[in-house]
Amino acid sequence: MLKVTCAIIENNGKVLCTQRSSKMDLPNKWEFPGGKMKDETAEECLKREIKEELGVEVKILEQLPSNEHSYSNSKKIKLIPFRCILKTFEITLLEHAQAIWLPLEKIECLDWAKADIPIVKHYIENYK
Ligand SMILES: Nc1nc2c([nH]c(=O)n2[C@H]2C[C@H](O)[C@@H](COP(=O)(O)OP(=O)(O)OP(=O)(O)O)O2)c(=O)[nH]1
Repeated sequence: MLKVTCAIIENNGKVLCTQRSSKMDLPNKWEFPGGKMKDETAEECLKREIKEELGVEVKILEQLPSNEHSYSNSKKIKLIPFRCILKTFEITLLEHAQAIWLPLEKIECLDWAKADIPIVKHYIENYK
């Protein structure tokens, strides 16, 4: 199973939501920024991916419950979310189609990647 970390980045009561580009797999789906774990800890992976994708540094607040999802027999992922805040603030979109800051009550309206849906629900229920 592929381990994938992702960042729920909070700022002023809003959360950063990013849309995958039409050229990535799961094209145009919304996700939390992050990516596949290499030979590193989940925390190292998250910080590396956020720097690569958004050009910013994050501080991790806490790890939230992971979600396992099978997109197909050959593609199973374990998505590991972390609540974060920004340490540097100038976001540059290096891979995503777009990024938006949304208040909690609006994030459920987006067309999320399937693996994210239980994570979004858990987050809304516990942090509203
Ligand atoms: N980053 C991220 N990936 C997610 C989320 N939800 C979800 O199903 N995925 C899937 C999409 C991809 O199949 C996989 C992560 O791949 P990725 O393309 O973001 O990872 P990466 O940056 O390491 O990719 P690569 O281009 O180096 O292969 O997990 C999410 O919230 N964030």
